[in-house]
Amino acid sequence: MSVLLKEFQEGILTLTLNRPEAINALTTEMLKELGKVLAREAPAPEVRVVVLRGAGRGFCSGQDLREFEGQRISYKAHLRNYQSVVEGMASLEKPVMAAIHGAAAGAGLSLALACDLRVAAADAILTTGFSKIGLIPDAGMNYHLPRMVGYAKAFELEALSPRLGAEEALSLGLVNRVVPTEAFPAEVAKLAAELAQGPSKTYGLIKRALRRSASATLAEMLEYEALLQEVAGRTEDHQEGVQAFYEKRPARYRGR
Ligand SMILES: CC(C)(COP(=O)(O)OP(=O)(O)OC[C@H]1O[C@@H](n2cnc3c(N)ncnc32)[C@H](O)[C@@H]1OP(=O)(O)O)[C@@H](O)C(=O)NCCC(=O)NCCSC(=O)/C=C1/CC=CC=CO1
Repeated sequence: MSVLLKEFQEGILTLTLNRPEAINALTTEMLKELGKVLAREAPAPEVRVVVLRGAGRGFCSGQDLREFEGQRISYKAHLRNYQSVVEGMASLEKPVMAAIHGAAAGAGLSLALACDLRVAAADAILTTGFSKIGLIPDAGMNYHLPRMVGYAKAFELEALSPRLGAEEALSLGLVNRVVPTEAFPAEVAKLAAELAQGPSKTYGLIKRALRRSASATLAEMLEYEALLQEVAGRTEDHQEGVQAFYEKRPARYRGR
């Protein structure tokens, strides 16, 4: 059985981390596969949204601690394993959504934070976890977390590694919504379908703009927004959106 399952249906590419016996702990093979799919399959125009989830009873327990047991952490191998995945998600010009149930720990949480949206089941437990084993957070956590919760909270979450329940994660803005565990698969499917039927090019441009804002001045953003708006204005979906408004009907976006 593959360590990464792929399913494509109606514009939604669902990627399932599949090592349930270890709460989907990340191995080199799994990260390589995930990086490859993000680079080669996810950019296809028929893919309108990517959903990342875990098999079994949790989302992901982070790096598989048994894989490198007794070995020193290698800077090169580490970068190779995580860079293509985290950058792949950030640069993909379409929404990437994490569907979190059960535990999201260590680099598992880093991957969830690198997504554009997070939906959590009521049973979700989020923890940075790294400091509990004497490591610093990685896989982009030091980039994403302080931008979501501010320096002081990020320091607390990284240094003390508390286990956050879904509601607490929601109140901190770490997840976008919490849904009852029984309704979780249906709610994830519903949100994914909504995104898959949206103006995909526009979503990609929104993502570009928000990502750029992390390191830009207001003047630079005004210029960048104007540039991206020109691109958005040339999409078929923009024309359709305006037409639908005039005709007082729901827009039928085609992601073009
Ligand atoms: C909070 C947990 C994720 C879930 O707790 P719980 O539901 O009680 O489940 P457990 O009984 O603890 O686990 C079930 C089985 O899964 C195995 N397992 C869990 N996590 C890992 C893991 N990360 N690697 C390997 N195996 C794992 C666990 O041993 C159980 O198996 P057995 O029944 O056979 O014993 C909790 O499991 C937990 O806290 N896990 C560890 C979290 C963690 O420390 N993650 C790694 C952080 S470091 C990281 O992510 C990144 C790097 C990057 C670079 C280099 C080196 C390391 O880390």
